[in-house]
Amino acid sequence: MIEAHGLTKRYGPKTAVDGISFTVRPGTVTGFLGPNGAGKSTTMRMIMGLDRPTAGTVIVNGKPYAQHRSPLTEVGALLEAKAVHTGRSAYNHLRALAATHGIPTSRVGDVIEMTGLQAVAKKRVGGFSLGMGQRLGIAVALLGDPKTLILDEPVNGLDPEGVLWVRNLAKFLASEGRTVFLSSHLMSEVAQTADRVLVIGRGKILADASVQEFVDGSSQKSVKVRSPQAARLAELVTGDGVTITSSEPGLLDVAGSDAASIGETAAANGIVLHELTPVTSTLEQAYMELTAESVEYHASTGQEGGAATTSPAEPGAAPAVPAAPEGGAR
Ligand SMILES: Nc1ncnc2c1ncn2[C@@H]1O[C@H](COP(=O)(O)OP(=O)(O)OP(=O)(O)O)[C@@H](O)[C@H]1O
Repeated sequence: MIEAHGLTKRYGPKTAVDGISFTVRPGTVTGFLGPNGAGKSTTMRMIMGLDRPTAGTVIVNGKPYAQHRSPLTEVGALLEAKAVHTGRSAYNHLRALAATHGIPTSRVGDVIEMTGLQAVAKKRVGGFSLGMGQRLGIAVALLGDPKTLILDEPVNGLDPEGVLWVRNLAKFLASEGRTVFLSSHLMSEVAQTADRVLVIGRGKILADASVQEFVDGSSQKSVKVRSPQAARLAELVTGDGVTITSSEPGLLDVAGSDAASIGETAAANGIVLHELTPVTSTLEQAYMELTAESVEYHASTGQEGGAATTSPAEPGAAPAVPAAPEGGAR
């Protein structure tokens, strides 16, 4: 369990973390989300006692990290996968850590196996790929069989098999009753891994909810409509607050209306429907909506967040129903 109260970190005039309070509970995977520079790493570093809070407190499993007699058995962390003696083998690195923390050497073999590092365990860490380094960092985090895991961008650099492995590992560790707190910029990954999300923006908590509650709270709901008379239906449905996009002929993605009224409009006008499906937001959409105001570092491409192709219809204007560009918003 991680408990923060009024946690604050200032670097000179910059307030990186601004009086946040939250609890990360055991038995769940909690995703820690936020734009670049939001304060995620700073928060994780304060949890691990690597940065001193300017104000407030944070405790892990009941105590500040530094006060645990055997911290590696309480909290395992992957913060930066680089701080390793590059001349040492993975095995020797883990063995040295185990020795200095009173962890039996047999555990080294266990974590090497858990992280799939058997084939490279005797090789110099300096020659490791980003993904291998990341696996080694996770092996270090698991070494003390800790009750709480803090993983900063754990899937960074991993191949698809590695991403799947981290997802299953995080869920498994939580199912054993451990606290798993992980940051990621990959919303689809968080959606598949986390039970809860803690969203931070400009150092403040923007959301602390289950993934389901968070997604349900988004206003970005839409309805997928398939009809041989899609263009006609689009003209009838369009109006104030209704945005229609289309990624293929005969298919409409209608935001700002609901299935019942679209179905009624279709029936009243003798329009045949082949599909009428309410589509809930994705975690990514809910996240983009929530953090839009908090993004500190904007790219100037005009395509916020790289969202998929949309062609919002102007109220009153005939909606665009293009031929078949690449995939729609979901
Ligand atoms: N040692 C430091 N000195 C000065 N400013 C810092 C320091 N560490 C972090 N900051 C600033 O604090 C803010 C929060 O940074 P932090 O690294 O915690 O964000 P983050 O959410 O982890 O970002 P990212 O997603 O890019 O990793 C940023 O504005 C950053 O520039």
